Amino acid sequence: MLSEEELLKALSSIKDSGSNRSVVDLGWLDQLRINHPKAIVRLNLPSYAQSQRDRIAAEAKRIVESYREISELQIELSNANGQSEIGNAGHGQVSSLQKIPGVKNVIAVSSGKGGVGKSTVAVNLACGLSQKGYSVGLLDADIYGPNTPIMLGVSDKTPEVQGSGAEQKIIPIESFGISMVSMGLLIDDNQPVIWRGPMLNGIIRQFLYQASWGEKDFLVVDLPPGTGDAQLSLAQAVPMSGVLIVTTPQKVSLQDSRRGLAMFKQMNVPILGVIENMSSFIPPDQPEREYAIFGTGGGQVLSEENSVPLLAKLPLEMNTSNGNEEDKPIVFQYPDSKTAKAFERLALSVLEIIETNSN
Ligand SMILES: Nc1ncnc2c1ncn2[C@@H]1O[C@H](COP(=O)(O)OP(=O)(O)OP(=O)(O)O)[C@@H](O)[C@H]1O
Repeated sequence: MLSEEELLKALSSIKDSGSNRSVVDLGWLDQLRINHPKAIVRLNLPSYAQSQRDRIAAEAKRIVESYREISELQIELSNANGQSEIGNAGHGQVSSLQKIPGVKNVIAVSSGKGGVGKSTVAVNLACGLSQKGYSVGLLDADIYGPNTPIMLGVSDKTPEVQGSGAEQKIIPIESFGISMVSMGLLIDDNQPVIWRGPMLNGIIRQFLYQASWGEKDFLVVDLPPGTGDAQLSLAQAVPMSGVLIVTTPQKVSLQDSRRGLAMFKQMNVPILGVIENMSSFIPPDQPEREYAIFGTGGGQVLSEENSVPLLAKLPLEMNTSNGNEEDKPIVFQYPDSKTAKAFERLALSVLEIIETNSN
């Protein structure tokens, strides 16, 4: 079996064109890992060598691919600012992101801050797409607040696991026509959050590739808030149709949302658009009124700054929250409410953007 030492030796044949010295001797090879059948090569080139990045990446790719036992390669290149660029060395994809067999589109829902309504958006978008006749899966990777099982009324269910070892398959839970897998269904509620982080990368990959998703038009991924390992793991694993950034109207939360959005941009994941949640409050006894209790403009600013559409402004309605006893997403429970209508428009916009992007 190919060892990291052997691969290192082979990669040392790549030279800096200026000094004619090996990239390994120059310390430009930052990391090399083999996890059969996958190899990860991280290159950190100094600013004066940036013009050589495409050539060096291509040579590294050629060398790694000459080993037949390596079927998956991920090359990461740091730019002059030390920022990482994953899987894109200028000419086409170097990294081999791995598709999920049968799944046509992966859409992530992310936010800079917690509690802004990311899971609410993920669940209702999934339901909205399903209502339009598409087959939809929902992967809840939010280890800090895995709320989707409650929102879909399945918090008491445990997904079945079939087979053993590498052949093991998680059978998603079916609810409201959505196939879902959630951290919330697999972790012990009493387990401290700090222990969950290190499990994340492995679990996301397991959820992506070892769940029986079947044929799905869309897999909606509910990510934890922030710019952490989950975002990175997802973007490095699977090709994505894009990400939706959920924010609130307050300008004070913009900084977090900007950071979240910038991270995906840097990883070359298309930003489908921004969703402003809790845009206004609709009193239950005066459904015709709306109050901008959290201020206005956050979503608009974020969308304009990044030239991406503001896809929805969702009101704060009691019906949307889990206050309703039936644990039924609002698009099903109150299909005529303003929020449900806004989710329907959101689903249509997402469909349109993905259609346009794929042509
Ligand atoms: N537009 C809305 N109207 C009414 N309630 C809402 C709305 N959006 C979210 N909520 C409620 O606010 C709470 C937090 O929402 P949600 O769990 O979707 O946020 P999140 O960003 O996913 O949070 P976390 O960071 O914990 O994952 C939930 O109880 C949800 O029902």
